[in-house]
Amino acid sequence: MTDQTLADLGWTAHFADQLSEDELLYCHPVRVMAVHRGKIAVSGAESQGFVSPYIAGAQPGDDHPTVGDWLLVDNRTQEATRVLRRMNLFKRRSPADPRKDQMIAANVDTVFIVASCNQDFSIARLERYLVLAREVDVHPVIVLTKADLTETPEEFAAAARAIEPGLLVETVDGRDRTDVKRLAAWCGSGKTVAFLGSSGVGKSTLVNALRGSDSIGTQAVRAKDGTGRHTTTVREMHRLDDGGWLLDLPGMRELQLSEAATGLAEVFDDITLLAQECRFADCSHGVEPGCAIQAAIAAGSLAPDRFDRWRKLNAEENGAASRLTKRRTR
Ligand SMILES: Nc1nc2c(ncn2[C@@H]2O[C@H](COP(=O)(O)OP(=O)(O)OP(=O)(O)O)[C@@H](O)[C@H]2O)c(=O)[nH]1
Ligand SMILES: [Zn+2]
Repeated sequence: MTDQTLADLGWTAHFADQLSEDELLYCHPVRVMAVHRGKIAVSGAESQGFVSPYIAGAQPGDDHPTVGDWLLVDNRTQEATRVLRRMNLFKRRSPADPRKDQMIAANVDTVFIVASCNQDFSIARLERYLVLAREVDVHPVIVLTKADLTETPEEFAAAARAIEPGLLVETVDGRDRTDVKRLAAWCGSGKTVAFLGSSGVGKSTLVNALRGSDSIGTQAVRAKDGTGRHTTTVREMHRLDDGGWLLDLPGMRELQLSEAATGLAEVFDDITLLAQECRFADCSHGVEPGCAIQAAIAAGSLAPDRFDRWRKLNAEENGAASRLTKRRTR
């Protein structure tokens, strides 16, 4: 087989550049297609099968594999030797132990942030998801579904585009496969995508339009499983019709803005910049003299509702951060 197969799986220079000369000789890269209890399904250029999630010699702080990861596997022992440095990682607070993070998915090229063109449409909600995307450092594309239910889908699109300069926004009828083809550019060979969005906005509908009846990767892996039944899969990659890969983000719906300060500063960079101009470094942007934010609102260059939304998200982020500090010092 050729390098093309690795490229199909999402292999890029970002990963290739991490291999030492020894590793080039004695190891081969594989991508984590699914994480099962006690074993990991992987695909590589010449292989498809399972490896153990336990990496010999790994230190407590080391990365352990999650779905979407690239692993190096020793050609002789067929055991994973390390996790390659990720492009990005979706994680959340573990529901079982809030002091721990739970890894959800790694190495996502594009996250589709889905909202619908109806009364559920909310700029505040889009901003929350955008903050998360910026924090994780994954490229966001806004997908506005149910365009068929409104006379004015362009008004929804314009409102979304106004959040950030250059933000990509597509409007679709998610049930129409030709319409959904507008997302094909992000779903081609070697590309990995994920979806974020509230319940009922049409994520499953979009996913079904982008996927064939079953995932090729999963079928191959299951065939090797030998048991003939579907094993309980925690997380897996699904093949898209256009050649790319879909990663589920279960548990990301109830998104918490913990430690998302970077993402917040990026999505609201206009406010971040203004705050640096305030006379007092600890300005609360209320009634203090010399507040650049209040001045911008008075001058009409900053919308007061945008400021309100930033303030709410900021309070949430600070609250989460201080709860975490308390927990750590206890
Ligand atoms: N008219 C119209 N209906 C849509 C569109 N997209 C989804 N729907 C309908 O909206 C409902 C919810 O769609 P889902 O795809 O289940 O939404 P979801 O985001 O996956 O919801 P959860 O599974 O709860 O997270 C279904 O009845 C869909 O048929 C669309 O573009 N136009
Ligand atoms: Zn201020």
